[in-house]
Amino acid sequence: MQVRIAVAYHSGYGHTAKQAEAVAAGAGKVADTEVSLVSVAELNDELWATLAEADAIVFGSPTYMGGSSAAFRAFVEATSGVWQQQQWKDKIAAGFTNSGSMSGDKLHTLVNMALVAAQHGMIWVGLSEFSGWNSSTGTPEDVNRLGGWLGAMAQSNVDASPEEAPGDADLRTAEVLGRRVAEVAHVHALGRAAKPEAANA
Ligand SMILES: Cc1cc2nc3c(=O)[nH]c(=O)nc-3n(C[C@H](O)[C@H](O)[C@H](O)COP(=O)(O)O)c2cc1C
Repeated sequence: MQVRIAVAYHSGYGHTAKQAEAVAAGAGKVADTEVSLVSVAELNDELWATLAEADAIVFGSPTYMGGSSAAFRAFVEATSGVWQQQQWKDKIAAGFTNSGSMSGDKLHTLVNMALVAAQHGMIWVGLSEFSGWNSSTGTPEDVNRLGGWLGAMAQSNVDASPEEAPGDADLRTAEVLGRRVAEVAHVHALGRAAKPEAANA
């Protein structure tokens, strides 16, 4: 069974775009998975059609001033039409964010994404990796080095180019999230096919 994953992201300066590419790469590693990487900077018909067809949507935004970027927020507000039609109900959802500081209040951005997904009746998938870099044997190269579970977190030094940051560990963390979303989307699609009455409950 073919499953479609859409990675819907905004990136002001290109760093979160690298994280989005890593999420898409991870999802693409799961067999029978079609992945679309879509910027929400432009709210056009093609974007809405891609998201309508997706089995799972992974939301991505940089953290700006303790929350998502204004462009991502504009996209979120524009989903109220989709919400009215309940178009995204029962789709799988997940999220990722990137910011300059180690914490940088990234969690708030992810919490808001999860809340938006809940409003849409979507099914949120977090990260299942243990947190890395939190013991004497841990290193900054560990997957999930920033220790978040609601979604994938990444950190980019504010004077680093998108070629330099986010670093490899955070990109691998993003890849793990993409892969997990695709795997869950497959399980969900198979379950719906086997028990269609449950899908309409
Ligand atoms: C307007 C603005 C607000 C920012 N606010 C935060 C913040 O709250 N926390 C933080 O850690 N970094 C903050 N940063 C740094 C960005 O999150 C960081 O540079 C990130 O890599 C930008 O991602 P992008 O290249 O995808 O836009 C901010 C940057 C800008 C431009």
